Amino acid sequence: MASKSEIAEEQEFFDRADKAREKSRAAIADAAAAAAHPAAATHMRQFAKGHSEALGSADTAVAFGRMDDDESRLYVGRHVIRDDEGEVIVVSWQAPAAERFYQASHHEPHGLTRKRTFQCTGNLIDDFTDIVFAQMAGDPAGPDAGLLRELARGRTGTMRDIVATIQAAQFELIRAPLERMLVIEGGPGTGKTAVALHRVAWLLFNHRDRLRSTDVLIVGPHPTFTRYISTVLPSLGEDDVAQLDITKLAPALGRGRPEPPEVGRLKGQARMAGLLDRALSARIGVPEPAERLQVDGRFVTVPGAEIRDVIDTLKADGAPYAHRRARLREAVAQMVERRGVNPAVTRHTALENLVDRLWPQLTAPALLRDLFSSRERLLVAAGDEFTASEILQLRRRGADRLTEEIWSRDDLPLLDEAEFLINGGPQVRYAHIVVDEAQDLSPMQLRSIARRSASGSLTILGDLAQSTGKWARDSWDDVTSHLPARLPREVKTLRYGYRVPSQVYRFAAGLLPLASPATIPPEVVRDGPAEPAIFRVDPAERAGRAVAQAVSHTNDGRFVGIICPNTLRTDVEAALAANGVGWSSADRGELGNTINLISPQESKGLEFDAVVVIEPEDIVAGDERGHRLLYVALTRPVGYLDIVCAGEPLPLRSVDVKLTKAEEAAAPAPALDPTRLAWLAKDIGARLRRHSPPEQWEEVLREAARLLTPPS
Ligand SMILES: Nc1ncnc2c1ncn2[C@@H]1O[C@H](COP(=O)(O)OP(=O)(O)OP(=O)(O)O)[C@@H](O)[C@H]1O
Repeated sequence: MASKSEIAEEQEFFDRADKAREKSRAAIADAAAAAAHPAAATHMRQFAKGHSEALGSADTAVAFGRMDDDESRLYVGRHVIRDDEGEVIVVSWQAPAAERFYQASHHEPHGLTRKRTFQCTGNLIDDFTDIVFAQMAGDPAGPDAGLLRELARGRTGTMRDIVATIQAAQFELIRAPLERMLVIEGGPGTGKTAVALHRVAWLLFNHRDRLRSTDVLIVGPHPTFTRYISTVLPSLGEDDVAQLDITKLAPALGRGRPEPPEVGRLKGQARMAGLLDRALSARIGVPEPAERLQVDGRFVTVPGAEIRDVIDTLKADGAPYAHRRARLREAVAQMVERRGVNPAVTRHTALENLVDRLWPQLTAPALLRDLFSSRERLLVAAGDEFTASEILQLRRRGADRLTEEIWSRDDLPLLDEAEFLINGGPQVRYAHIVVDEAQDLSPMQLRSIARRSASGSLTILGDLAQSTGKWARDSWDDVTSHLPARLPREVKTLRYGYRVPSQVYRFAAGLLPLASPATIPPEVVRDGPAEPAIFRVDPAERAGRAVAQAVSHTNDGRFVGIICPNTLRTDVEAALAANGVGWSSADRGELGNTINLISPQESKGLEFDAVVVIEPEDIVAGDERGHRLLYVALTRPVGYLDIVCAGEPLPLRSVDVKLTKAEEAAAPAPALDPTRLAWLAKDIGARLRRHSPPEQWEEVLREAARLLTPPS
């Protein structure tokens, strides 16, 4: 704890900076009020609003950090503040002048002697923590006290910004060049989402000449997640960035159709794009040898061959279907006009009917409904790229009216693809797109994202060890190959785990050999308050015990998630009701301040102070990569993990590793590529440095080698 006199000295600066900030705000407001005429006043008011927002809210601290070198000290805040002379007294965290605040480490202090991080209530300093580089130069250190204090704060239903405690490795990714397809991978809670959101704010600040907030899109896996992260960018002064869950990239139509997993998997494949394209082409008709039109009481005959020539040319053209249709109508109208008929024929029903027969007007839902409900259409569109049984899987009865059709989640990217083929678009394209939990997206979903990218500048976030569902991945190539390859691609790994306490992570990591053997676990930066608690109960008591655990956590003021497999959801809802416990359904996009009930799938990306995981065996059974799904569920706690189960708390029977024991012994060890080798060596080195003095290294390594050698 800093001394009272030190805090008072810093508070003096904070008060002075606050006065300067409010003076600037008043000056901006005065300028707006002084505008000569109404139009100028409106313009000035908007200008003043923007500039006042850029100063930050009056009740936030003017700064969160200070950095000192041998000659000067500089305060770092969310927004720049100038004094009466126009001198900068607080630099914005995004400005180049603030870079050293994030880059400095004991290993490489970047010329700094001290880095100070403030804890404030409003603009009042409660305390500060210091890292003094000069005293410890060259000595590797663990996470700083300011970071640990921040990580220990209770969570709520909304994510917080981390601007005061961004770590050096995270900062490098935040400021990575815009012209990249940057893949950020890392274990649960390594800060991928936090880094990407700060990267957006940083890019907007540093590329403001060519990147506006409306040019950026953030795509999340589900609505609860989007809501959970939605306050971070506004808190960094960016209100206009589009944040959508992946299902919002398709037209707003009736949703909720259940889909068997094998059909969903088929519909997600990239070859579905070819199927839709061929289905659309197959709707284009063949003219009669002579097409007769009755226009204003006169018959006109146009030779079919003449129309066919136009159709053949248009068929080979890559323009959207509807645009080509308009060109056909235009061409046929000219043919009729050339035969002496009034030019107004372009709007005539006879012409409209002919064009509609040859090149029907279509919408995306109509194309899909007509295709899926007709075996003949499916056969034609399938060509030789789909088997008979796949065609059967795609076939379904359409609703009598198009407006009554209910679409599945897997139909959505197909509707988007169809919309693209028919009308072109999408209308809005983005200069930068962030894709979170990208490891689970189907090729068709990735195509939807690719279509919205104006330049190929993307930040892709994910963790292959958390990849589950129909599109569970083992390589980033399977994801990035469906995205635009216009810019250089880089895969960067975040190594330190900030969310999950060591006791909880050690438990969850027991799943990794089954869930994702190639994964190098993150290095967890802190211990938690308790070991995971395991409650083995009879099935009949399971739901009640889970609710009791959740209630006891809320009584201690914790933000709680109950992660429950679908098989037990009804039981848990009944137990909540029977005990009169209020709760929020995170699966419906709600995250309440107390108890949240959520499926393992939808818990991705979220976190809670305390998590109650119900029946791990059922969670494992609920997904083809069930061990990964359980790994996701177990890594949601910031503090406490309770497991309530009748079966195994950590099911380690293999369902997705097919090797038998004998094959396992015979299987060659996976090849170590040089990057992985270097990474492993660095990782072991870092752990060794942190936990033991150099004179013990040899002994530790000898003991480690002994432990790793299988008994002969
Ligand atoms: N530098 C930091 N300072 C303070 N908090 C941090 C920092 N980095 C990460 N955190 C916190 O750690 C938690 C996990 O971060 P985040 O959700 O971004 O991780 P993630 O890698 O996206 O996790 P997951 O893979 O589970 O989705 C969040 O509460 C985040 O605010």
